[in-house]
Amino acid sequence: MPRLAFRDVSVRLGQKQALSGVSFEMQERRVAIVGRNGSGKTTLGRVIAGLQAPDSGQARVDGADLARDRKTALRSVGILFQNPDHQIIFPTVEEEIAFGLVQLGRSRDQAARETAEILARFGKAHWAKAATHALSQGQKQLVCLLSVLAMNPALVVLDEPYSGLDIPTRLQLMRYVDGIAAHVVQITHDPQTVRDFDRVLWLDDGRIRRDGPAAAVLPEFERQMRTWGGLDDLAHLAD
Ligand SMILES: Nc1ncnc2c1ncn2[C@@H]1O[C@H](COP(=O)(O)OP(=O)(O)OP(=O)(O)O)[C@@H](O)[C@H]1O
Repeated sequence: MPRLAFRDVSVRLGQKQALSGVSFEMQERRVAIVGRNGSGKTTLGRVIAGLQAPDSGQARVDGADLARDRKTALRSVGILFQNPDHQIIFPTVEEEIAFGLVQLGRSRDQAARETAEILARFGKAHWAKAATHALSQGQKQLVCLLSVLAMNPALVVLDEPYSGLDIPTRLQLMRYVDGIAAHVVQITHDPQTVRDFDRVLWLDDGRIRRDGPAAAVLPEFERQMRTWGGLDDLAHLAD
């Protein structure tokens, strides 16, 4: 069971303090990160995946420093970006999935075997030679998810995985995600998709505003979003 520990993590991006002294420990299976645009959710996800080093403080998974120990970060944490077009780099589905496995040190043959296995496990063996550019958004998102799952991470960060998908595709992908053994940290604007999660962190301006069970945090979050949504002051949006 991966234990994620943030101690006083701060990140500055250009002029913006994206995270300010964020501390938490988590071991729950399903954790959601919510918050307004620009509140620091993606930055937090990137720190968890070892893609963004904190300017100060420490982020650890099972005791390993995510910023310094790239090998552990790569093995322990997978990340699914919001836009699959930012993730997919290879012309065919099998090459895309095999790439991460080769990065982990598998031989090409072993990577090809494991790629075939994961495609078969999700009923998509016939996708192996498919051209990635010709897939729909939902299909691309599933290929990205399978690429991450093939690497068998203990923890998967999903950054807005369902935005831009139609309802059936979203429901199907949600079912896939429900079925995976890895722990999940899901960044979302849609409380509906994380209602039954074990824990919700609500970020506001780079800080944790609330942290608790979904049943306690989400109603308060939605109320506050509606209150802010009712105002005509766009000052915050222009921040
Ligand atoms: N590369 C960058 N350079 C400068 N500022 C950045 C950069 N990336 C993000 N920021 C700023 O850092 C803050 C946090 O951004 P982040 O993407 O983490 O927010 P978010 O909560 O994921 O937002 P959204 O819901 O809109 O995706 C924002 O104010 C953003 O403008």
